[in-house]
Amino acid sequence: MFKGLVGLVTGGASGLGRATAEQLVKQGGRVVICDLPSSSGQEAAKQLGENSTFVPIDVTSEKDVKNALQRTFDKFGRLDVTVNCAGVATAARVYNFKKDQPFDLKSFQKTIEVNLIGTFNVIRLSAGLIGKNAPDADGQRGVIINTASVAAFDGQIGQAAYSASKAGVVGMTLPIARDLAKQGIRVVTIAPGLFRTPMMQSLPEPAIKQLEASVPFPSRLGQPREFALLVQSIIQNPMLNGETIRLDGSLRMQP
Ligand SMILES: NC(=O)C1=CN([C@@H]2O[C@H](COP(=O)(O)OP(=O)(O)OC[C@H]3O[C@@H](n4cnc5c(N)ncnc54)[C@H](O)[C@@H]3O)[C@@H](O)[C@H]2O)C=CC1
Ligand SMILES: C[C@]12CC(=O)[C@H]3[C@@H](CCC4=CC(=O)CC[C@@]43C)[C@@H]1CC[C@@H]2C(=O)C=O
Repeated sequence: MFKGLVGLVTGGASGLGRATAEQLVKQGGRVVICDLPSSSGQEAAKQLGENSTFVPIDVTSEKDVKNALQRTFDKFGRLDVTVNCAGVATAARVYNFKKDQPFDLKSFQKTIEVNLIGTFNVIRLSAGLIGKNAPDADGQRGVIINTASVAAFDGQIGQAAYSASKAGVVGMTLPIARDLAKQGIRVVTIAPGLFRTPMMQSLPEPAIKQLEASVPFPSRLGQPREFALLVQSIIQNPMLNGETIRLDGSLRMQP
């Protein structure tokens, strides 16, 4: 289905990104897994075989992302799809009255830096390489897919930084899609609800059970593969552009 397609997946060593990389290769594509040097990206790429390679990057670094794009071009000769999955989750109230302590500003900045600025950094640099593709019969050169969160809309207690970072991703989706429309590059964002990944696994199982019960249907955590299936649909459907799609089993998170 994706024969000849080349994808770059940030956060591709783990969770939603890893499932996406697996799905792209399963469908006949080739994929560059980008993740932190400390991640298990090398192992993930090895598992996927010759149609995959790992490039260690920090998404907030211009130098790292430029290098990853150069490596993509050198190895596979093009880039069709960028999927931004790299992200971090932080949790703290804006003011801790028990400790008489405000939210740590560095932690707020780091969350915005990785989730919002890192995503933008990868988008802006990927657009240059995708834009070099010859347009298909429909005028399309490629697709950029981002990962926000339902926390962009229903942020919970303790999620000021995380929600702000993800709302930023939602907010820039339409203007970037408009910026890149003339080049035939689509931009779509997925806002996942609750998915069973290492990020989620840091929560104790009883808390996970409680979260699962809050999802109307299906009343469980999403599987990373279900995220990857939406990535696949977005790639396949040329009318999807400039939109954020919730993937959440109709979950609306409580305060
Ligand atoms: N798991 C869930 O329920 C949900 C996850 N999300 C979002 O989905 C995305 C993927 O999350 P998961 O797969 O669950 O988490 P995960 O923790 O399994 O994967 C995130 C990956 O991002 C990488 N990463 C972190 N900072 C990075 C940086 N500066 N540069 C490069 N790579 C970096 C990590 O090394 C890790 O491999 C994140 O953006 C997260 O905020 C959104 C809603 C729900
Ligand atoms: C990010 C998300 C919501 C959260 O804030 C939690 C996170 C899993 C790890 C966490 C442990 C904690 O003790 C505090 C909360 C949190 C940071 C959750 C994974 C997916 C959630 C999300 O994005 C929902 O949309």
